[in-house]
Amino acid sequence: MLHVAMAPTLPIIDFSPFLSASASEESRFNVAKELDSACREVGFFYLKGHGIPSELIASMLANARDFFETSTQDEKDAIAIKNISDGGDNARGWLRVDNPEKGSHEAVDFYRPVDKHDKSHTTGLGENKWPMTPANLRAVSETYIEQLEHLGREVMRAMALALGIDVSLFLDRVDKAFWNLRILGYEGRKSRSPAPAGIGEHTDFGILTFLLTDSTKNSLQVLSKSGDWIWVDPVDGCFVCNIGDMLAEWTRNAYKSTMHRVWHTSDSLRISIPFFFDPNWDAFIAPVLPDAKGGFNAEEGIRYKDKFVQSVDYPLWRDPLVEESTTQW
Ligand SMILES: O=C(O)CCC(=O)C(=O)O
Ligand SMILES: [Fe+2]
Repeated sequence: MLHVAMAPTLPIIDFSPFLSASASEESRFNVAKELDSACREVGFFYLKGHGIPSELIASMLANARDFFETSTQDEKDAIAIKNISDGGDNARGWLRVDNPEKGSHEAVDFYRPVDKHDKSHTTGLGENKWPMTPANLRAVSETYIEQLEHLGREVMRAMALALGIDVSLFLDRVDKAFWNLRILGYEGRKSRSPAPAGIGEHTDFGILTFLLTDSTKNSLQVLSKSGDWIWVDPVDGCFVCNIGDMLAEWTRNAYKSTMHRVWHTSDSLRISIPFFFDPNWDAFIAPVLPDAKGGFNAEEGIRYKDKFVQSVDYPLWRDPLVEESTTQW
């Protein structure tokens, strides 16, 4: 029988030269250029040689699976996201989305902790709500977050090199990155009702997403340039990375933030863990590349916190019948 090997659908970038002190300038530059092409052409790529230990990755996936398989509804309710009007921050904690057309899922969202003295009740500025079980979910996640924050900054460094801009234009705005770690569970077909599992089509709104998933295939779809949805399956040892809207704006749309969605039809629970690497809460994000006339306009740009509040306050998860979304829900 003729065996046809499936070519990967996205470019695979080996990032290891950027993490090794002994790598040559030339090898770093080559990686930066590969990354740059992937960001310009697709907006999605596989990242290997990222330096995150496989045991840490396995523990993250095992803990998330344990949470979704064993938590009771009471445990979930205890950490549910609360609206501002109910004293919550509208962002941190557990939520379930039941969208009959675009799919259902459950998630727990954690964000960069905020200064305890900050008394403002703005969207996103509450306390993280860590599940009680599994007991080590918080400690393992904190180790993971620290390493992903470092990786995020190194990828920004590579992008700055390829773009030919001063690296501090990026790094000064991500040194307190307002990251969001999200654990997601998509029910298997057997236990699901009434909606199928998934997430409606959207672009992510931040800088860069590092997506870790279990080995389930045929779940994540990315919109190709030709307008077809293509399956993006997990590749061993790689993150699936994608550009968010803020980085697209930051690079004057040289880098693409590409539509994607999840449509999960297999029988078993699928776990995915996006890490959204985003700018500092107060960072002002203005294009780092000149406009068509070769200039910059002082009026251009947006403060990250404004973008965040606009994106997260969009009430898709409260209204399953809202049609269009540009948020990550
Ligand atoms: O679960 C996935 O594969 C992707 C999730 C996603 O796109 C998101 O949470 O923004
Ligand atoms: Fe997404």
